[in-house]
Amino acid sequence: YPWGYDGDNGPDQWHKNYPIAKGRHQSPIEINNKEVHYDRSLLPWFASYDPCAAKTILNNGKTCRVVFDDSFDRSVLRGGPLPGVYRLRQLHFHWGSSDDHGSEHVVNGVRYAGELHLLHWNPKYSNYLDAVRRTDGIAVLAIFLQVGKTPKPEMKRILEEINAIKTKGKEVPFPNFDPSILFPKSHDYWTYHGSFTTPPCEECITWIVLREPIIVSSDQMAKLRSLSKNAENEPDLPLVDNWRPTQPRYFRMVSASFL
Ligand SMILES: NS(=O)(=O)c1ccc(CCNC(=O)Nc2ccc(Cl)cc2)cc1
Ligand SMILES: [Zn+2]
Repeated sequence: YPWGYDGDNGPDQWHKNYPIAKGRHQSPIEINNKEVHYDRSLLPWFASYDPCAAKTILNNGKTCRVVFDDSFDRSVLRGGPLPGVYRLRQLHFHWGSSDDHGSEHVVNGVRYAGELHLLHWNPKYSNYLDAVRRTDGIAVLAIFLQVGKTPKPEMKRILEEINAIKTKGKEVPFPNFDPSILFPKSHDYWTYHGSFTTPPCEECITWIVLREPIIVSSDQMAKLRSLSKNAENEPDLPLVDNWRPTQPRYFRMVSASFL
């Protein structure tokens, strides 16, 4: 079923084809200091990524995604709230139509210009699709993109490829890339149980949301906004505002790894 971010197939309509979109553990959510619980038993998280696991970068009409070889424990995330290692499968972005919005999670009312998601799955399950059906199947590391004057040079590598994947369906090789070079200094994080922020909206995700954003330039955000959601031979539709509004938290606890 075609779903999107605007008009009659936007986020408010997703539940018609994906009823779980109205579930009790949906993402993203508002993270408010007043409702967060500091959990001193939370461990630090660690990423050990193999740069040779990076395969391609593509425009799927919904986001810009980099995919990794996840056929064995090659690039993994461990620690934090996770019971074991989780395999890196892909990373992608969400962004707005201008610098003042675009993130999916919102922190004390603050919207960032964008949000980077690194998706990992639990190899105790036979494959990714099996993991998607389990509450402890998936872990997403979320990093906010904040517009500033001194952008992170490491973002350049991804944004240089944007011209090659301008339209939906375009995919090009993206070898030798270790996404941990994009990480901010601090590993402080919030964690809670939630869902995919796009259909199928499965409630299988342990979210690890980093407190410290990475700095990107306004030009770099404009580069992301230069992507199109249409295929090559179709009228140009800018790929912007591919973020889901925040969902009710209901009775979920958001834990913080920091005081
Ligand atoms: N914004 S986010 O991080 O919450 C998020 C991450 C990943 C997805 C994609 C979920 N869907 C998916 O991966 N489908 C799939 C994959 C392979 C096969 Cl073989 C069949 C189906 C959606 C949202
Ligand atoms: Zn995402």
